[in-house]
Amino acid sequence: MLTVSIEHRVGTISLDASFALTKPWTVLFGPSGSGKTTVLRAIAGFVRPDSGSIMQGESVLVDRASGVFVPPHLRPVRTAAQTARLFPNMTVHSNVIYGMARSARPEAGKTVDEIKIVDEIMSLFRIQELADRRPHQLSGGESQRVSVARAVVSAITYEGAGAALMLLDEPFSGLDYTMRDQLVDGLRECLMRWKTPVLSVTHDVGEAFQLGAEVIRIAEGRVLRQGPVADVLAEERRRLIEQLREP
Ligand SMILES: Nc1ncnc2c1ncn2[C@@H]1O[C@H](COP(=O)(O)OP(=O)(O)OP(=O)(O)O)[C@@H](O)[C@H]1O
Repeated sequence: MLTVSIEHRVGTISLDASFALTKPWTVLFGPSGSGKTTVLRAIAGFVRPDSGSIMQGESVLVDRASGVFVPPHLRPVRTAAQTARLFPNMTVHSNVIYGMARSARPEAGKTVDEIKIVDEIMSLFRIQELADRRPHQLSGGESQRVSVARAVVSAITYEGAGAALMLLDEPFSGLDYTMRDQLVDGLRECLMRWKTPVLSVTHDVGEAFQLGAEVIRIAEGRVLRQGPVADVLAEERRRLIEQLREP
């Protein structure tokens, strides 16, 4: 599992985050600007922390003291960023297939299982009907679903030793509640079945509870608390229920 202990100055925030991922799905929860995306980018290798280390099991991904810095493409990590990044000249289907490990792609002679993976993920994200469209023909929410679907395919077909860690930065933020509800449950079931651990980012209390995940609560660049969602976000849930009550 992943162990993070980093310090990094970004904008007006002094990030000072230490935690270990011990559960299959962990949620990084905190207000806007608290440093959640920066933590994910440091784990993925797109941010070089000022000091500290990031370990995946026994492997050192970053250690500023000894100068180790594994580049992003060599890390056992797959990311779906906050904003969709799709290849504009490729169809939705080709974009999703692009996420597959190289040896699993069609040109390498795809097997029934691999076709099934793409079909299953496209069906989960409800993007089969969009398969032949190109990114400029998609809505914002549809683009986001395609982008997350590609990252999920990439994570579950990861061909290194062990499983890849899936990093999801607000993967459900552009979706309506009905779609989000179905997707949260389906995605959790799928990633657990493929034994793919997840660190996702949210500032949505309902989403954290629905995932039933371990929660790391972060504010102003610091980890305030880590534990089961019912413990860490009990106060937020109480406030949310009060807000929803009839006046
Ligand atoms: N490249 C950058 N240059 C300058 N400041 C930055 C940069 N990236 C992030 N910041 C600042 O660092 C702080 C943390 O940003 P970060 O994106 O990690 O927050 P976040 O918790 O993910 O926020 P949100 O929930 O709004 O996405 C913010 O104040 C942001 O404005």
